Amino acid sequence: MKSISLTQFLIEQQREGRINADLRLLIEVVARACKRISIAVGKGALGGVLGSAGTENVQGETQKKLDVLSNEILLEANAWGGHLAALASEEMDDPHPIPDRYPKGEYLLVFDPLDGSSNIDVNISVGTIFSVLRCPEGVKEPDEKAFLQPGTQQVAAGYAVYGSSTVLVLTLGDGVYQFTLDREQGNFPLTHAKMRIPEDTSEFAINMSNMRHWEPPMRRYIDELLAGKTGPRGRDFNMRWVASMVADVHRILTRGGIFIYPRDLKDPGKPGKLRLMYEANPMAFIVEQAGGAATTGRERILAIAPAQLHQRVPVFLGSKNEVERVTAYHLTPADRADAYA
Ligand SMILES: O=P(O)(O)OC[C@H]1O[C@](O)(COP(=O)(O)O)[C@@H](O)[C@@H]1O
Ligand SMILES: [Mg+2]
Ligand SMILES: [Mg+2]
Repeated sequence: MKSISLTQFLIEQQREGRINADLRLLIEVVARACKRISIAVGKGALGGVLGSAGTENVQGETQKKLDVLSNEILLEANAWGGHLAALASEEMDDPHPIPDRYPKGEYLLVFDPLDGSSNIDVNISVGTIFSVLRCPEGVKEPDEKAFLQPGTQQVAAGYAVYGSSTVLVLTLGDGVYQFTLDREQGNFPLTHAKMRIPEDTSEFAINMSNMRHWEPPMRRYIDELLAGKTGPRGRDFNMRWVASMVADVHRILTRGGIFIYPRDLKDPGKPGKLRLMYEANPMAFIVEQAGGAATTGRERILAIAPAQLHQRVPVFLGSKNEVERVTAYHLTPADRADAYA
């Protein structure tokens, strides 16, 4: 593979007419912000970034110092470039307009600044997830409504994983590309082009401690995987759960697998744990672009018309044949509640 940097890759994409100058700048700015977050994560206890910030976000979750810092880094980096109309973040109650003193652009940026917060203090991979939408035509001051577009409208999505190496994975709607941070040079060379998720897998990722709260189709699916060679699937399955969605999805993009955070009855008010706009949509776009599938167990994630910025959804994504199987279990009437009563 030709070794080009993220900057060169984006220039090529612009020359070929896939993106305009503003979208190129937007991705460059997000990548620079991710580099800064990566440096902060890498300092760990020496950088004073571990621990709680002593505040809560709109969803009632305790914010870590790194959640707050990452949010600030992304806001500050993107505010003045002229490429955005507004931003929205998992860590902010409402959309953040671009201040009047700065020029405005046509894009909306949505992000989960620090994904995997529970792993920050224990030195396990965390990341950043982002999604780019167009500001609806004629909207001068974008409010929440401007952001409520189905995932099919995303013009770009990506994530960074701050792990043993820092990687940036990106789709512009024409395949999935991975760039790896060269810490000496400070740039992101392209390391994987047109990534593909194998259609079949023997590896699943789920938080098993919630099993008693699952719906019957979910329990049937996981029971069958756990039965391994002795069950209807006729082969053994392996389990992995990092508890940072970025890291779990990155493993699946690299070697296949299925990631599930289903609807559960622990808190009937919540239809799932993961956020549609900040987590499910960008990851679903990436996974579909790599030949995988992404559903809520009942419908395609990217087809959902969002009702709220901070909406939660169940997530099933990864190797196509497994996602289709577990989705079919949810859609088969015989497998509903009474099948497990
Ligand atoms: O604590 P659990 O149930 O294992 O949940 C882990 C999931 O929660 C998340 O951490 C939520 O993300 P945030 O850290 O951005 O809140 C996902 O990354 C991960 O898949
Ligand atoms: Mg998250
Ligand atoms: Mg987060």
